[in-house]
Amino acid sequence: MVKSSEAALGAGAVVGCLLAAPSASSFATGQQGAPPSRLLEQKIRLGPTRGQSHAPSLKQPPQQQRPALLAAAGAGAALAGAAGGRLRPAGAARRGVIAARASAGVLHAPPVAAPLTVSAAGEGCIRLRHASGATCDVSVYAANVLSWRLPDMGEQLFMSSEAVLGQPGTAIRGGVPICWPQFGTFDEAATGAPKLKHGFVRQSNRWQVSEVSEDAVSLRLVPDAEMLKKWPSEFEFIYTVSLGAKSLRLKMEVTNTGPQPLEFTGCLHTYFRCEACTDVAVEGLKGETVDVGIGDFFRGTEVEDREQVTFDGKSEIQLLYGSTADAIVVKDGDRRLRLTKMNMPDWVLWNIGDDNRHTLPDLPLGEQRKYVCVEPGFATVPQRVKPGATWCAMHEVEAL
Ligand SMILES: O=P(O)(O)OC[C@H]1O[C@@H](O)[C@H](O)[C@@H](O)[C@@H]1O
Repeated sequence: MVKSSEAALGAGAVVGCLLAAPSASSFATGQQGAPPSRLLEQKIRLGPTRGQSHAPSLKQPPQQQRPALLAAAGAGAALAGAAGGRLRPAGAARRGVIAARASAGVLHAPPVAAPLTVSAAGEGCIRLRHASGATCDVSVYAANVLSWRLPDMGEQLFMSSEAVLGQPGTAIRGGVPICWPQFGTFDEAATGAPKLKHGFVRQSNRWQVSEVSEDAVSLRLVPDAEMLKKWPSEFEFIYTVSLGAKSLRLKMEVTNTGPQPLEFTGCLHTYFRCEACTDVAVEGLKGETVDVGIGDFFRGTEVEDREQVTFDGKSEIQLLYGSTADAIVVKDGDRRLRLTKMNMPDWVLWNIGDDNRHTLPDLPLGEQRKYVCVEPGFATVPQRVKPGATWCAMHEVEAL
């Protein structure tokens, strides 16, 4: 019997986010993108409307517009601009979709030059900017973070050069896909799971922009009839991406708007860019309970005994650590990323490896070594939300 974590203190309760977040203090010191409460004065309300199929575009003075993102007609073109800094005409799109053609794992976003204002919010992509020069691109389709660039360290996220962006029903191979309301093939872990690998929000075109400022954006998803067929649960999902000087914060808030308890599993499936996955090590997992190889449920029969967990590049690495501590460090040469999570019990490590790369048609040969996925998850303990209550979880990546 799997225990569920109950996020229900009564109608309207917000669980988790009211607790001190790992970097809550960095907001006060100006190190971090403004939290939504501080966005109130700066924000541009775009007024999400149920049934509206596209995020509305922001009207900006021409000098602030970034042609590669804003002049593009349609989500796919804007997405291509975000991911690769290049646009392809509609005729060049495969199956009406534009594949990002970034070179192996490195995204070529345009240089940061524009004034510090809301700098890009087209139909398909939002570009966030921080005064430090950091940028982040967020696809409205799937609410997928596509790119996170730091002035001194460059691109931090991996995007497959064969990723398909903006095609409903297709998940994006890279950035930060949101796996929800089901983790992997955990078909039975939560009551009423949709039995869809990694859920459906990572491949939905129903997300809408609800708030945006220069360094933060909130996207909102409510189910349409099609989603309700897959998973008959009423909910409102707000996903907020905030950019700091050296950090990226991701917050999920799910409100149960239906009459029945809501139960789900999931994760934020972050792909980190690297030159060679064999050079990457993850610290902070020693002593944690782990499944080596991820199945349909958590067995939790082994204990991690390594100080540094590594990726051999050849074999697929699939590790699910259950009910863990909240901070780990990803090391890649001199680069250090500190990952923290709140109200998510698990960490997941994944790299497809040479042996199984062929099973991923959207990952070209060689690129399997250019990423590691290190993911905060809520798989081993399904999350439970009472009617009217809100579940909240947060993840932050900070460059050290
Ligand atoms: O190919 P997908 O559906 O995006 O999933 C990616 C990977 O996600 C990982 O979390 C799973 O452990 C792998 O089994 C899976 O292959």
